[in-house]
Amino acid sequence: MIIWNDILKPISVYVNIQSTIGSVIQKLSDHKANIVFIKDKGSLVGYSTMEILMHQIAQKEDLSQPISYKNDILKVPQFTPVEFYHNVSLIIGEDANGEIVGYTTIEQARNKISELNLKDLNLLLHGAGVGIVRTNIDYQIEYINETAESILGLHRSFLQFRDYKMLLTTDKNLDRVMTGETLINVNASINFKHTVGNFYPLRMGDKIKGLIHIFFSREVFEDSVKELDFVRNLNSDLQTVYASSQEQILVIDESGKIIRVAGMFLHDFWKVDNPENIIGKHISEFTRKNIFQPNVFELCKKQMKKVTSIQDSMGKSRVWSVATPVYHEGKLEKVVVLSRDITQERSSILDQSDEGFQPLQDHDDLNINEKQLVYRSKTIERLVVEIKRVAQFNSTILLEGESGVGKEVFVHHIHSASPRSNKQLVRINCGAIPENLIESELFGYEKGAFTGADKNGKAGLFEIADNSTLFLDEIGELPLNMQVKLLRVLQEREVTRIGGTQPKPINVRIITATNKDLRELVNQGEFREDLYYRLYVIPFSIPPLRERKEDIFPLAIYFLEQFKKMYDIKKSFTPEAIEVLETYAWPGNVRELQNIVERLTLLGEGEWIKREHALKFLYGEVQKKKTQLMVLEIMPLKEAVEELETQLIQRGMQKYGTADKLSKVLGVSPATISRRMKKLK
Ligand SMILES: Nc1ncnc2c1ncn2[C@@H]1O[C@H](COP(=O)(O)OP(=O)(O)OP(=O)(O)O)[C@@H](O)[C@H]1O
Repeated sequence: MIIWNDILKPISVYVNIQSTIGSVIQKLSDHKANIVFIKDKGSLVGYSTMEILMHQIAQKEDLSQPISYKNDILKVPQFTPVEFYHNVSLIIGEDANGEIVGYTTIEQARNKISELNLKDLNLLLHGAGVGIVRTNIDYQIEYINETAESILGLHRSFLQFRDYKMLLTTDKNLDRVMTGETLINVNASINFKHTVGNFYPLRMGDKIKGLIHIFFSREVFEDSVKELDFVRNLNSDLQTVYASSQEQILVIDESGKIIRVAGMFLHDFWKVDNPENIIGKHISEFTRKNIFQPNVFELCKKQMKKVTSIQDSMGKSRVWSVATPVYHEGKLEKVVVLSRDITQERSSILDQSDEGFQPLQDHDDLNINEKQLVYRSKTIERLVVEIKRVAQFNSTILLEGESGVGKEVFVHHIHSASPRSNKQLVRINCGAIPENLIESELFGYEKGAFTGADKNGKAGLFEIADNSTLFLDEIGELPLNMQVKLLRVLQEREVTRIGGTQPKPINVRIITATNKDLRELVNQGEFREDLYYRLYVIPFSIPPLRERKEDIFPLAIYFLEQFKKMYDIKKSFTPEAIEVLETYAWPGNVRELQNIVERLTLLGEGEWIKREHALKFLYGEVQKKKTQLMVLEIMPLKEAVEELETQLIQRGMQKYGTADKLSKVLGVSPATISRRMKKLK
């Protein structure tokens, strides 16, 4: 607030009411003043100015005549706020005792106030890079702020009182401003500096007293516009991404209020039709109705870290959610919850890009027949892309990877994505078939080829797989003599049945898989090098589960959904249980995970699979086994390991009865068990 005292000036010249014009003019010029105050009997009665006196002389050229004066004066207390009054040209300020302390003309007061306001504005805009120039009605620069100086590259002392209209180059007519128009977004330049800004008329009362130019440097302005454009584009890109997202993105502020929803809106979950019905509401409104359970927002807030959970809505709709806390300057600002619907699909975490794959035709003895490929990791995503590409060709593929990583699942995908998918994929496990049967299995035999042979003869798997894909699993287990025969078939692309003489041309795509280091087997002389190179045409290595931990969660959910359906059971993971699964090393890979989830589904108490259950199943049993299985003397490590493995398998067989069941518990393939059993016998 501006008070009169801020703008009052001291009175320098007083004269008596009887003074002549000549003496007053002399006095004014002595004091270099323009205004004189008139007193009568000691009291102030009016004022006169050089202009008034000149006017008086022009009427009558007599310097001895008494001066004429004006009395449109208002006396105001010096510390009261500035206000303007009609019919008053001059203000006299008085102190508390009624003594005169100064004066101001109304015009000076208005100028001063506009200057003070501009200074305030300048302070306000300081740092915002806004230049301000004010001129009077003749375009003379009266005020210029520091930013304007720096934008224009000219010092205030140079600019002050110069003709702004002359200095500026612009295609707009500034005279329009002096008639009351505002000019917006005007390009103008001075001193080769380009600006963009607005011109406003400077109004005082009902008169226009000049103009105000408020501007930016065009360079900076254009950069900001570009930046703005960038942000705008980014925003629209993000909106598109959100809109096409398969996930719902929920932003909850630290108090629990839902502030934003983007992506796919899960209306079945919220039991409302559109996001507007949940925005602005407190999350507890929903949890009270058993929607959004468990409350991942609260869990995330409490644990101060990312929380993953399957959430229920009134026991019907189900989503899996990841809640991530967002901190600002060390304080929780909001929680972002990404959710996906898993109510309908067995698992909506399944490979979404899989449309190209056909339904699978061959099943083996696994509980779960469909060979869905579940993943979330970038590693597998890339692998899937490559695999789809090579699936189109007939080239031989070798899949390497530890036991249980999912090599067979990949084989099914390759076959399904290949032009051969309309025919059945044929599979043989080279490690599970007794040596003497492999040859007839692979190549078939003619009638009467050997005792016990089918009297009609039998087609081998190569013949059955004609125009299709033959999957040779555990290729590292193929006996050496069979390796030679396989090599010949691969080279000549024809098979001759045992006991037959007529070779048959075959068109088979070969895919092999191994959990052994084939190169090492070649070095040890257990695998033929020539066959190795025949098979090692397009190799893919499937990484172990511990190297792609992002896949653990979707796989666990996928298996849980499968087993729940299979056993008609209600079960959910708590976030803590998932965490335990995610931190385990999974030596038996996906197969082990599948087995553990089955056991957790069937054996844990209650509806929730809790952390304790997961810990017990993953670590507790191992501890127990450790105390029970033992070697009684010091022996070479390899032998000790074999001894323990033998004990384990023996005990396992006593408990589970079949190699198939035991393989699931031990997290190895049934072939591994069969092999060990053979050896034991
Ligand atoms: N990405 C996956 N998505 C869904 N299920 C999977 C995945 N990977 C593996 N599985 C399942 O895990 C189990 C083991 O996989 P699979 O038999 O393909 O492994 P493998 O690498 O061929 O093992 P082995 O070398 O012992 O033969 C199977 O039941 C399979 O369906």
